Amino acid sequence: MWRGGSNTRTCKRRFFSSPTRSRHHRPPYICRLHSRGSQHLKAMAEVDHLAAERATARFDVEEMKVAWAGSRHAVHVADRMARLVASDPVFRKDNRTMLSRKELFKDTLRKAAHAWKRIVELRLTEEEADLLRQYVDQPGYVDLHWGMFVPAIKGQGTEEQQHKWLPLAYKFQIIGCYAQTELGHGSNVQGLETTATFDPKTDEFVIHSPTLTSSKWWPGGLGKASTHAVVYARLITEGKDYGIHGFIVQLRSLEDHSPLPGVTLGDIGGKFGSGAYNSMDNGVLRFDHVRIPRDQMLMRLSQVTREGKYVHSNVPKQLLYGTMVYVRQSIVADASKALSRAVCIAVRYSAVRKQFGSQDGGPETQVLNYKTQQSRLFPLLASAYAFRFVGDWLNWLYTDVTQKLEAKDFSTLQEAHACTAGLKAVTTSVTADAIEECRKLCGGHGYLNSSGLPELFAVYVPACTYEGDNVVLLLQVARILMKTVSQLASGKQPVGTMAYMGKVQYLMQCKSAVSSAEDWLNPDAIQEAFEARALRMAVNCAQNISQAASQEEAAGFYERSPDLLEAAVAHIQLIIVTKFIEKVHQEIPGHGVKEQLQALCNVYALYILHKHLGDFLATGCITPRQGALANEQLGKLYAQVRPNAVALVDAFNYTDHYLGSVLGRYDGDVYPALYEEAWKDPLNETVVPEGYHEYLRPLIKQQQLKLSRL
Ligand SMILES: CCCCCCCCCCCCCCCCCCCCCCCCCCC/C=C/C(=O)SCCNC(=O)CCNC(=O)[C@H](O)C(C)(C)COP(=O)(O)OP(=O)(O)OC[C@H]1O[C@@H](n2cnc3c(N)ncnc32)[C@H](O)[C@@H]1OP(=O)(O)O
Ligand SMILES: Cc1cc2nc3c(=O)[nH]c(=O)nc-3n(C[C@H](O)[C@H](O)[C@H](O)COP(=O)(O)OP(=O)(O)OC[C@H]3O[C@@H](n4cnc5c(N)ncnc54)[C@H](O)[C@@H]3O)c2cc1C
Repeated sequence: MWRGGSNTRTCKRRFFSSPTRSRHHRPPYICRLHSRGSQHLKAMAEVDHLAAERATARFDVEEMKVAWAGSRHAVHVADRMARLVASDPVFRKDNRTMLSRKELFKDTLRKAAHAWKRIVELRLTEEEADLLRQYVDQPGYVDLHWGMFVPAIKGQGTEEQQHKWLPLAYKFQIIGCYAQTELGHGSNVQGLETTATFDPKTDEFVIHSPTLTSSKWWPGGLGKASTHAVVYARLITEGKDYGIHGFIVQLRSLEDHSPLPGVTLGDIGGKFGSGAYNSMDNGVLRFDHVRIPRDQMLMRLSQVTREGKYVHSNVPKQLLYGTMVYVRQSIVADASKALSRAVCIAVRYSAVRKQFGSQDGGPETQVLNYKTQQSRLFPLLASAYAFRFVGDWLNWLYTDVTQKLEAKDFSTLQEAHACTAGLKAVTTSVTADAIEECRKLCGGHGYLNSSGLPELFAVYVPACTYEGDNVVLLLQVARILMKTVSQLASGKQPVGTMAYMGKVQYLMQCKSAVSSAEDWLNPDAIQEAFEARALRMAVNCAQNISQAASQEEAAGFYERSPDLLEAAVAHIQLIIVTKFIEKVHQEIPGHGVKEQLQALCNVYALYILHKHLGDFLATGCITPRQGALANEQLGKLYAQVRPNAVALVDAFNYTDHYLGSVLGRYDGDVYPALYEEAWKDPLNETVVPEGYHEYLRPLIKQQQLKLSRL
């Protein structure tokens, strides 16, 4: 019912038909050395500098690829799509940071058109097409068209409306975006100002932007590409404001792309970072009494009759937010992709890079051998795996809830909201910080665009804001936690991811039994500590709110919101740890694969425990000694991960094209690649820079003249 997106793992729909289905093989690796590169650099290029690292792996990498991707089929199809993209010159992206905004936008249009052509020619399934979109790796209007416009119509449109609009969207006969946020309001959806006033005389809605702050502001694809939008506006009929509803509005002519009468449109301007999210035309939109037929209100959840009567179906009004819930769950899956890319670059480079430790001209130390490097990097590696598995679980939950909603069972709506909002917030915040940490882990070279890390960060960091600011989303989780705590007294048993709260009597007073570092390898010990910490933090908040609430409860919530934020994070971290533990409990084929995942699961849990030690101590879940033992065990786990580190990132199965990093190259041949990249910079097109004759030469000559006069 709120369903928008499909589960791409199972969807087999093909786009159009074509007789041929070509095969794509990975082209042999060709080292593109700059013409000025010397022969010895060329000779070095065939060497696998990471071969020794790969030889120390104690597990079957091919089977780990399956564990990471989810199935053998998933490995196969992802591999095929990644190579298809990597071998096509149109999808080149190594020059992206050097393009102007206009060039970059045109490049995005070109790539999208070419991608679509290939999808149709090769008769790709929806699953394959989406993977191709991901490997092209360039934000663009297509993301919003498929990721939000189509889902909004699917989730909120009637069958008749879906029948009319979806075929047009599926064939790109119209291009749509999701126009919700305004200049004045983003987080507070109920505060939006755009109006949709029903005119019974003409059977139309009049869409209007009454103030400057009601201008739609931010929607991706709106600025230049979209012909249509799902616009969220206040529905007014019979003189009454019925709050926010969705409407399909045509914005541009399908003949010449010019804005329709009464529509003002444009791009909102350059964004953070070179290249990066600037490929996207985030837009501004104003309406001056634009008329649309009544049947362009999305009417699945509520309707306006021909006479102008408002009718609300007997469903929760929050279903209006369904598209956001869908995208939030897909953002969690994306977090593991972005994080694993950054970690792959940092691990491979740390194995190649050597500093210090040379005695008498002997070999220097790989920086990956430094314990500090390991303690910064391996938790991020473990987090990538943790987010991958919790993302899979969330996808399952979303599908399950969607099926229940179809059957008019709304009992799991709150669970879906809390999990998608909370996991979106935690995974994106951690990933954004981790990409920056990976940049630092690569030292100076990490700061070069050719490392791929600055662009990855710039593209990724808005994920902390879009689809709901992370703090706002965590406060939603906290509200649900407080509601659940307050219901415990009445004996109502919490369900789903809140079920642990039902053990309140035990968890409020239990003491960890850990007495040695090895005891922390017991998943039950970890689970109990995390459950006790999350529950005690939530209960403490609830008590503080009720004590402070000589005032209203809302005022108490407001006062305690910083603590509530931490309680929400603790609850979400518990979910991530639990799902990782559950994953490791499953049967996992392949030599050593389960053992590696077990180690990573322990790294993840104990790292979080170490990082948030204050929470665990303050709530009395563990003692300082037990905290120290956890840290001791963490050190041992890092040593266990070390010989497997490169193989663990190989299991992500990323092509060099997708990684887009000279530091993260599969063959580890970093230095010739860095050297070559430098020469490609436009500044190096001429030996003497432009501006020399205007500014440098006169300056130097002036100084020489002055000196000669002395
Ligand atoms: C170059 C390219 C080449 C490629 C070419 C390829 C071509 C072809 C490809 C073909 C591919 C085919 C296959 C495609 C597959 C799919 C692709 C997928 C792609 C995805 C990509 C996505 C990209 C993402 C880009 C990002 C874009 C960003 C978009 C946006 O940001 S949209 C705007 C988002 N805005 C927000 O999130 C606003 C946040 N605010 C809120 O959500 C709310 O205001 C609030 C929750 C904070 C508060 O709401 P409200 O005031 O109403 O509510 P409260 O009073 O707080 O609560 C009331 C009540 O309701 C409950 N509740 C709140 N929310 C929800 C909810 N969502 N669900 C359920 N319940 C909810 C709340 O708990 C309260 O409950 P109670 O009353 O207490 O019980
Ligand atoms: C790259 C990008 C793409 C986007 N794409 C789209 C799109 O396609 N369609 C669309 O409709 N929108 C889109 N958006 C808009 C996006 O959804 C909003 O920016 C987002 O929801 C945050 O809302 P805001 O900008 O109003 O932030 P604000 O709410 O103004 O946040 C400002 C600060 O206030 C804090 N804050 C706000 N409310 C509270 C509260 N109740 N308690 C405590 N702190 C609070 C926040 O934590 C934050 O620190 C996009 C945004 C970006 C950056």
